[in-house]
Amino acid sequence: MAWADNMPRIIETSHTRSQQYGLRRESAPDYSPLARNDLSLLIEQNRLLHAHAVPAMETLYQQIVNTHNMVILTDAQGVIVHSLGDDDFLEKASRVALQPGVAWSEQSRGTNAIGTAIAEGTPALVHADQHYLSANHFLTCSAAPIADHLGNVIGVLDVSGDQRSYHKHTMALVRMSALMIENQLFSAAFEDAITIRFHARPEFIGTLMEGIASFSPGGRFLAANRNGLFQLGLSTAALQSHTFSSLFGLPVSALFDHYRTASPGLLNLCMHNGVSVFGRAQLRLSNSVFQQSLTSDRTTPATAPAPMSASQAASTARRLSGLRYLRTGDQQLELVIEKVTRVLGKDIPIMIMGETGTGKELLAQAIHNDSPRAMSPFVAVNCASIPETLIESELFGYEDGAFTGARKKGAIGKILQANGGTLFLDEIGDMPFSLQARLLRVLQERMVTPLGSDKSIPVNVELICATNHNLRDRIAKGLFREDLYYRLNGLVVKLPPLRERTDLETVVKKILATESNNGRYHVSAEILQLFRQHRWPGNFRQLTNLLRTAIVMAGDEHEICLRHMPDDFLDDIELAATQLAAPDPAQMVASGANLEEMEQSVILKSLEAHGGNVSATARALGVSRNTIYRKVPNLK
Ligand SMILES: Nc1ncnc2c1ncn2[C@@H]1O[C@H](COP(=O)(O)OP(=O)(O)OP(=O)(O)O)[C@@H](O)[C@H]1O
Repeated sequence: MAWADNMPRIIETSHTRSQQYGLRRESAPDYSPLARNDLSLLIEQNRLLHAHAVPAMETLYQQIVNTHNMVILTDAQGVIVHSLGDDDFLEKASRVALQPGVAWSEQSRGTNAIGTAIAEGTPALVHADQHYLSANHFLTCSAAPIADHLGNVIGVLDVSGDQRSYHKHTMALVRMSALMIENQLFSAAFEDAITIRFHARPEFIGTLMEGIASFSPGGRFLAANRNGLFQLGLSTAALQSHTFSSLFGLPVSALFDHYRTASPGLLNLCMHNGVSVFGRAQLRLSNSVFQQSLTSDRTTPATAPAPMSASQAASTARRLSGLRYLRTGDQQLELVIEKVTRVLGKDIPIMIMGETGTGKELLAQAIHNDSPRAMSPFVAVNCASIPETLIESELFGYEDGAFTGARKKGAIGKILQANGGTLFLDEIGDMPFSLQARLLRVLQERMVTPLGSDKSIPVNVELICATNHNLRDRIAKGLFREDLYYRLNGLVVKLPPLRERTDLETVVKKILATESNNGRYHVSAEILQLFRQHRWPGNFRQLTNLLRTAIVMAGDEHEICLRHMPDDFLDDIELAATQLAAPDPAQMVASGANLEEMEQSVILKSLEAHGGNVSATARALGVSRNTIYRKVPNLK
């Protein structure tokens, strides 16, 4: 039976169109390709499509190799941009027909898979005598359009071969490959957005079947891929008035909360049409985009989710951002960023040193966010805050009934939770000595054995550690294993304390902008001067908290000045001023100072040593707090 005897509707309508274009079935087609310059221009105009399609074309070709077929990519008008494969099935004269620069629109070739897929906006299989021109009856062609995130056809993927090589699975392979290209183009278009991948069946997330939808940081709908539109049951145009919350029944802040937990699982979502789906979100937002959302998205209509509180938004912005968020002009920090950037994705453990609050965890998260593992979990464990008795099960997990009190079903430890991603061990210097050998074994063998189990599970984690101890001192005191130390310190970087940073003014501006939800506040010159002189023992944590309070105090005033500062900060400043004025006791003896003055000087020195803490100073000097206040009256 000739295929043309049983023509599907789209072939029939295409034949009618071909007639209307004035084409004659027996005419000899002109296959002359574009001139070299025009072809270069065509490739340049379709650069993005070309870049994302070529790897998928190569994979597709691997599956049909030796079947006398060619894989072809065209632009939106059906002009071939790239082709690869076996052209040995073609007559010499026809060989040029499937080369870059040749047009395969219906207007020029009549019914053919590429042209018909474009005309109909759907995949098209055109076999043998279904081609309008007799000259093309030797071909069998399966083509699928490739659409951009707005649903516009931007190209066609096609497999063409000798009609005797027809295989019923070819069309499915072409459709899947086109979908793969569309998904890649989609991901590239929405790098700085909230992107959610969803499907009613959890095992389909991460496959070609998943729906993908992107939202602005404030939750406004941006776009969805083909499967996303299908699952949501709405067109791109209809989705324009939607938000994350109107489509998935959750405010966008709940999404951020979910990913704030150390090891978030899949999201359970209920779509606007009542269908339950599982989802995984990617929250890669540059700070600038995030800032924009804080201002512009608040103007979205009633369906928009409730805006996050300023501090919630600020902490989310920091958490989700990469290394560029940390760049504020300090030279020491630039060097740190330069070094860690070099080892990204290289499986080199990173050790971050620095005083408390200098941003060690933030740096670790930023390293992870910029690494090839960004889509996988970032799991942080603070070795100092977990009781020694629990840290082993917390890290390694345990089997059912491994010990009394264990949850019935056992638990997966943090190391396995981080599998495929990054494990951040904060305060590694406080890891109990007995566990250090176990950790070392995991790192060397890349296997974890949960408590109470005899099975080892392979694990692949990128390791980042942080400490504010001098680990060499701890090794010397027998508190830290030297072998573990050498295993951990692939790249050692030190975060500068705030008092050494040269970008304090920018840092203050940045914190004010993120903490206040807008750029309204600034600090007075006097405050900035005080900030520059302050020691900042709590570093960023202290400065952030201080500015957060000052913003509340300033209210409608835009300039933050002395009267908006919390009392403890003012006390610290006063104390520092008194200390500056306090002479050295040895000099005092030489200069004939009296006992009272010398006492006062000793107390001030001790206060300085104890960070201004009066109780600790009193304890150290063996006197009561009252005595301290009595002897240094201007402390009150
Ligand atoms: N560069 C920065 N810009 C703005 N805020 C920052 C910056 N670095 C750190 N912070 C903020 O300071 C606080 C402390 O940061 P982080 O927890 O990363 O410090 P850390 O060195 O790990 O502290 P610790 O040693 O106490 O665990 C956090 O609220 C963080 O968001």
